[in-house]
Amino acid sequence: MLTVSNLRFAYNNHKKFSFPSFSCAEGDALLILGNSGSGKTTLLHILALLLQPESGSIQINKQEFVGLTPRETAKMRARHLGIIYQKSHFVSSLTVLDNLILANYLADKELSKQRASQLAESLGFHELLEKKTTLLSGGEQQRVSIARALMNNPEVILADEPTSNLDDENCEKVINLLENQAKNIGASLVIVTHDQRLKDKFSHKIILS
Ligand SMILES: Nc1ncnc2c1ncn2[C@@H]1O[C@H](COP(=O)(O)OP(=O)(O)OP(=O)(O)O)[C@@H](O)[C@H]1O
Repeated sequence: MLTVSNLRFAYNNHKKFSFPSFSCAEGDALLILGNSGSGKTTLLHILALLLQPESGSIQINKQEFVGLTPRETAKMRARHLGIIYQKSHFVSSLTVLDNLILANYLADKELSKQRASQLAESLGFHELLEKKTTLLSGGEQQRVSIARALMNNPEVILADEPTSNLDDENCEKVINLLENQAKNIGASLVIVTHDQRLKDKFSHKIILS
């Protein structure tokens, strides 16, 4: 269970945010909507422990994630969060398989080729495992990003605008993939977006203003 309360953040004296409190249960999905500039990416970066809030709390299964040291923060991020960025970031000198296994390494977990292979199978890119990531199409990169986010069976999956560059058919596919995979591992799925197509697909949502 992800529980977020009273988060406040400021880039400077003129740009301050006070975010609504919310929670998201295991296997549940939450949509965070809002106009451009409303602070969606800022909130996602706070949840991803990339920005430190001035105050407030982020708890996963009652464990507090705000106020840790940088070292603890990096470890917690790698172990408990799966992050799907809007633009994929891979180590270009490594194969798809090694990029997936790297997620295990960064979380100090046992390296599991088997988990990588199983995810590649269920996300439909098994034939790409030995390829370099630079050779992948945008859609393929996105599926590999989803797989990488799932490698450590995280409690929380954070996705930043996962459908903004996709046509309707692929939008539907990616959302179904994300929802099914999150349910399979019992993760809370948080999607930040301004994609109005997703509005009616999710009952649990918050709107930033
Ligand atoms: N590093 C920064 N320093 C100062 N202001 C910033 C910084 N990053 C973002 N902002 C401002 O904070 C506000 C929220 O930005 P953010 O990127 O979180 O919005 P968003 O809702 O994700 O927008 P979009 O949908 O356009 O991506 C914007 O007004 C932006 O200009």
